[in-house]
Amino acid sequence: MGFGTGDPTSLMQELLRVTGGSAVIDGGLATELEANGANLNDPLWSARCLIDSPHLIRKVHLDYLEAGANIIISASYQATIQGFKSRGFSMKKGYPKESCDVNENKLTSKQQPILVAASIGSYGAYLADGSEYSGDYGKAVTKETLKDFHRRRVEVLAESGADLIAFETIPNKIEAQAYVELLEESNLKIPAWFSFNSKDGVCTVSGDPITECAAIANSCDKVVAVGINCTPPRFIHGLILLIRKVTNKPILIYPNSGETYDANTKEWVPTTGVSKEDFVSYIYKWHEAGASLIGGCCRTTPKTIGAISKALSQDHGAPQTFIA
Ligand SMILES: C[S+](C)CC[C@H](N)C(=O)O
Ligand SMILES: N[C@@H](CCS)C(=O)O
Ligand SMILES: [Zn+2]
Repeated sequence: MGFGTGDPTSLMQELLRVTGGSAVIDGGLATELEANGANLNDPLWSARCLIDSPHLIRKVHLDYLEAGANIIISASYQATIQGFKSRGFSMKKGYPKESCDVNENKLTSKQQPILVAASIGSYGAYLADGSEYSGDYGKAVTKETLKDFHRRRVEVLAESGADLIAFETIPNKIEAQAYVELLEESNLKIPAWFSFNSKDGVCTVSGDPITECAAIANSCDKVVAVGINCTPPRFIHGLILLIRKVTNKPILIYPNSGETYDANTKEWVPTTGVSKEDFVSYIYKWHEAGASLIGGCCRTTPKTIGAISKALSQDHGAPQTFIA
């Protein structure tokens, strides 16, 4: 968006050059939509708002931009062709009535570099049963199943005007491999990031070592950043160090609040949350360990992102590597 060489593979380096070495990702979208009144008790989860409340999506994106985000992630996490077809939508082309032109608002005057990342949630997210927190799809789901599931959706989002694809909350190695093969086999004009989730600080939620998963992402030239999202903050530091062993690509992290999601009730168990202050106190350590793109996932808010933005703007310690 107004910067860069035009070479998709250098997009993240260009952003980091312009921002001085670290950039801010937005915070939880779905949970902030809920905080603004959306009902996400729905198989489409946050993608339901694309149908019935696009004005809330616009509001939350703008709240994160105002808080200092350099990268905003679209509401397409659980927007799948299969999911929308089951709601009676057809493949006929159409566009939402509301659009969100960031050039119209006051952010332009702040010269805040902004990228739009088109979210792709996992097959487990589509199942809407919390499977993206287990990564256990059963033997019947093969790599080819996953490629067939995601193929057209990736193409559509790559043509949407977004700057990059955000493969998010990737729970296992097989889905990472499927994404890499889709990227290698297609001729997409935009790059991608890969972001895994973990519940032990060593492996993805399925039990696949994070080093093996990150190495798969690293093997693909179209991947411009690798990291972790929707994972409790206490695991993030160790995960950054493990990922750094297998890649020199920029590392991204956007942890959740540390609370636990109950897939049956679609509610968060609030007892173990990390306060805004606790979360933000980790940021210097994460940046020093090598993370250059930092934000928040579920149950983080524009306040969290404002605090991250402030912390990074005051932190002059460079991460170990990132700018070629
Ligand atoms: C990252 S989890 C909180 C996503 C929600 C899940 N796919 C669901 O539909 O309940
Ligand atoms: N970008 C998504 C990730 C869910 S894990 C969201 O913030 O709702
Ligand atoms: Zn999340």
